[in-house]
Amino acid sequence: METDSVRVESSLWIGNKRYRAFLSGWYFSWTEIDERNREKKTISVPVSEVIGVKEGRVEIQPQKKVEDTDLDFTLFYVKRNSKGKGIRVPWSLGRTQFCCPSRGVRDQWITQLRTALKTHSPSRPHRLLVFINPFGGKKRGKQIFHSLVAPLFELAGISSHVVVTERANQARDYILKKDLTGFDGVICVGGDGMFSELLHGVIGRTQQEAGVSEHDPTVMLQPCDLHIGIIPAGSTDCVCFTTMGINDPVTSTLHIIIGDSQPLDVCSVHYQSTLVRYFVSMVGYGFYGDVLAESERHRWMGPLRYDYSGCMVYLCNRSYPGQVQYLPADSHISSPRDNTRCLSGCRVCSESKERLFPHFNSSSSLYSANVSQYSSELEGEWVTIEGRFKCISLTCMSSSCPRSPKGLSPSAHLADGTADLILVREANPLGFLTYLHRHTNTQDQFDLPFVEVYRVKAVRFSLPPGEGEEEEEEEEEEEEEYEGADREIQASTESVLEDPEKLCCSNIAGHSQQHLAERKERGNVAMSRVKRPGFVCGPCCTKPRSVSVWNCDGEILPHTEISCRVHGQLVRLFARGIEDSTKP
Ligand SMILES: Nc1ncnc2c1ncn2[C@@H]1O[C@H](COP(=O)(O)OP(=O)(O)OP(=O)(O)O)[C@@H](O)[C@H]1O
Repeated sequence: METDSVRVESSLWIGNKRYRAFLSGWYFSWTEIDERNREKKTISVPVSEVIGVKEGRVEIQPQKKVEDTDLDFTLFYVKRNSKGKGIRVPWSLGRTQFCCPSRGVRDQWITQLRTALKTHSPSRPHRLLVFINPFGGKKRGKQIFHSLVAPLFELAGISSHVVVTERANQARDYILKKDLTGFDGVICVGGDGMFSELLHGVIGRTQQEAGVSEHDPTVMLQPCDLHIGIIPAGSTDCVCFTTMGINDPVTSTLHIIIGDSQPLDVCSVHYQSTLVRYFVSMVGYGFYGDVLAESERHRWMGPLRYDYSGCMVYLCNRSYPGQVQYLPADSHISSPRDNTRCLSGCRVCSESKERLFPHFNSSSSLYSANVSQYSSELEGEWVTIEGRFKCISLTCMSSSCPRSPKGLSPSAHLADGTADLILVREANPLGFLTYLHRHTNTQDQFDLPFVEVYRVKAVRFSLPPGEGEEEEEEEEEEEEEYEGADREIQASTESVLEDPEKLCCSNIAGHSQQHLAERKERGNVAMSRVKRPGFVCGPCCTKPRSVSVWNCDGEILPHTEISCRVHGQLVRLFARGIEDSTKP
């Protein structure tokens, strides 16, 4: 749609080159004119991607510098860099200084560009509430915000109220309890754990205000208006990577400034009639639960604990019995094996918007119609699968990260109201290693005989009758054993850190191998006490366990028999999905 009110054209200069500049409708463009009045290359910037227009010659990087002259103005805008890792390129701040023939022309350009911004970019935030976790990732949250984010917010005229957290869950509690009038969005500077705090705060507050009970697993939750922004400053930043295609604080900040809006599906986890948690990335049982539980015992190792625990749990080669029930999604619309990717402007997600959960007003008839559709969906045809599983995972998005650029389920969608259920049945260790390894390369991780994947709307998990009992006593013993092992490894690691020379004579790996061998011996004795039929058990576990734990976006859930359901487009992020950099 063209807007006649915003239309300017004139000659402008950049350095000593003359340009014909043109502002019309949605675009501001400038074309170089040579000495013979011939047109050369044109640069075009969408008005929606203009960050700000300032009088004079202005620089903000590496530090702010303003040279106020009557004839100049500076345009700041989103610039797509040519080189980047992964399928998308990072954004940076583009800057062009224009010189006008007179002060009157300059003032006209500034006024019209600012009017165009207001007209064509009405959903930009003006005031933001920012939570910084000073301890997330490499503890650079405050530095990232003050050096990279705050100057851009200032340039764009966004004011922010900053809270540096002093404890876990402070951000969630703040959003649940404090007056948020005047804020257009909440921003976390941290990792997935911080994002989860904001997610719980925003959903919880919205339901409180709407009088909706989050504990009712059948209820249709109220979609949340308050946008969430993520400035990546954590260890993995999976939610940021999956919704942006890149973990880059400047790219995230520019998406926030221009008011991008990406709806996101959220999954709720219930235990009977109690809400346990929400997640957007993953809930995993078996391997993923065990790795998290194991890594919690080795927190002192820092980020290395995940690799260490992954190896240990892999060597244990455990599998677990269980019954999985799921409510299938419509397979005619999309499937986890259709080889597509959910990219910016995804057709599947945009078409599902109306079909699943339109933005509703509780008093409207549309709302009642959707509530009844939602309740009747729960009564649909549930499918039951029983067996022994190495892992069971449910993901609302592809859950990609720099280590696994395609993610857990490469064709999963961000906002289609579905999740992907991945069942990895009992397999030999080499087969399972192949499955894990395929997450890091381009091979299809679902093309293995022991792997199944389903696109679903809801999932229930239950243990076979009798399982889960008689575990506690055994696990207490095991706990003591693990803690002993932990103390030994910690002591030897600390001594090596103090004096790296010791590495030559005191190899930690060797030490732990020896320890594991001892444990295996003890384990063999323990195995004879176990009544259940055993299965191949690796060197580091003393006995088969029949119950694992659920890893929900990095938190261990306190319950095993859970039910999960997807709430289509429940929240909105300041993002636009992954831009396909292969497109012009
Ligand atoms: N001031 C604080 N002190 C202790 N814990 C905090 C504080 N602020 C936030 N937290 C908690 O720290 C946890 C981890 O933080 P965050 O997610 O930012 O970093 P991370 O764990 O390094 O990154 P990732 O989650 O991406 O792996 C969060 O669950 C959050 O609740």
